[in-house]
Amino acid sequence: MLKPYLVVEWNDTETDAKGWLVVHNFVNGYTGGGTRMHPTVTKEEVIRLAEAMAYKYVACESETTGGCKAGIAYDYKAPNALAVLRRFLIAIMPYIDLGVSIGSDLGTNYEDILTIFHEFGIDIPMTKSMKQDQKVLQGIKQYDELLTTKMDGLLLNDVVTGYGSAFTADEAWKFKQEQEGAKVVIQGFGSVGASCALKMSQLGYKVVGISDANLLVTCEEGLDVQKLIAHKNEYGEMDQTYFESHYTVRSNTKWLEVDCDILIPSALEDVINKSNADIVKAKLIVEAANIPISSEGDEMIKERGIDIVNDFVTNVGAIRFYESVIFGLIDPKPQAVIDDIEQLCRKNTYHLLSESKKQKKYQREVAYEVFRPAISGLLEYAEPSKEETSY
Ligand SMILES: NC(=O)c1ccc[n+]([C@@H]2O[C@H](COP(=O)([O-])OP(=O)(O)OC[C@H]3O[C@@H](n4cnc5c(N)ncnc54)[C@H](O)[C@@H]3O)[C@@H](O)[C@H]2O)c1
Repeated sequence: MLKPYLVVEWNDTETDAKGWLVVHNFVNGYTGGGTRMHPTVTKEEVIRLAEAMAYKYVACESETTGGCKAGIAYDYKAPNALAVLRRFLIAIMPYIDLGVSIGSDLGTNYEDILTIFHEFGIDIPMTKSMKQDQKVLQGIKQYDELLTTKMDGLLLNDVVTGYGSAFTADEAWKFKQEQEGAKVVIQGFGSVGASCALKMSQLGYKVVGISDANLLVTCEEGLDVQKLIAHKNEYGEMDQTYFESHYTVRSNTKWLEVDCDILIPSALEDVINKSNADIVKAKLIVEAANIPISSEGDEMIKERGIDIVNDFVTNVGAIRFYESVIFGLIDPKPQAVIDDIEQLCRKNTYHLLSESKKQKKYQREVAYEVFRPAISGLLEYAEPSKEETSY
């Protein structure tokens, strides 16, 4: 693993929260990634996530952005979680103002982050040259407008990654030439998990199990995803009172025991590991979450011959949405955003799986070769002014 370019550590003054900003690389002085908040976040995890972002921008065909990530070790449900997020963002604001584009991730939401940026006169973080580029400024305006639009009753920004992950799963399943109407289990029912479940059911798959932070719900005939979404809370938790009487509710730790063909982890890191990789029943794992399989778990999955499509190939939706609109690659309309993501996810998945078949190599190893970031640039900085050089 390459060393990260920049690691900034933060200690909150008011609570025991700790946070990190990690920049893996810059491209043209610019880098992008989300902000995660969860009690289990560590510096090492943020470093791994930042690296995955760098690969993800390559998979996203970006020529403008490197990969970074921010993480805060704190309870995202605590009453003061937003105040903690605000203090963290203030601490790293100088980097944000120079081209470190931080968005949302597990445990945070984008509107909160943008509201805090606005307080400090920042819209979307930009480099100096982006701030002077009329096309980029126009793209940002269009992106801001699209953020408030909806698709299938959900905010566009909350479906782009989940829908992309579902298109990836569909492409991979078809590549394997398996039967239609396959059974799917999804861990997580937040932005990614819920929209992925919805698109999978729209594509004709049977979503037989979904877990959230509190429970696992299963139904062999398939869950009514639309209804579960209608009653989930802001933390991506399902409301049991709306479950059908034939649904079964169990502990969320049992999610790998559910009989299924496709497994889509869409929540936390390292959830498939050496303690449970031997009980995975699926023939295909599609990593909608970032780094959901630990390195030991990955060895076991590889040995067992289970196919995977790894995180930076699967979950490019949100960053492709950002890149395609801000840098003017597509017509800025909601359906065009989704069509573009579908096309990219299907293309990358097909390429990954056919290369893996051809080279007789595990998909993750092929992905690290095919989407390797080649650029490691610097922060863009202003030339010193005459006044600055005259003393
Ligand atoms: N939001 C995006 O656009 C995006 C983009 C790329 C990657 N990702 C990755 O996808 C994953 C999910 O992100 P998100 O934005 O949907 O987060 P979110 O905060 O919206 O939702 C998280 C979900 O995980 C569930 N969860 C928490 N602990 C759990 C447990 N022990 N078992 C089962 N479920 C549990 C929560 O209840 C919630 O449903 C993360 O790994 C994130 O890095 C997100």
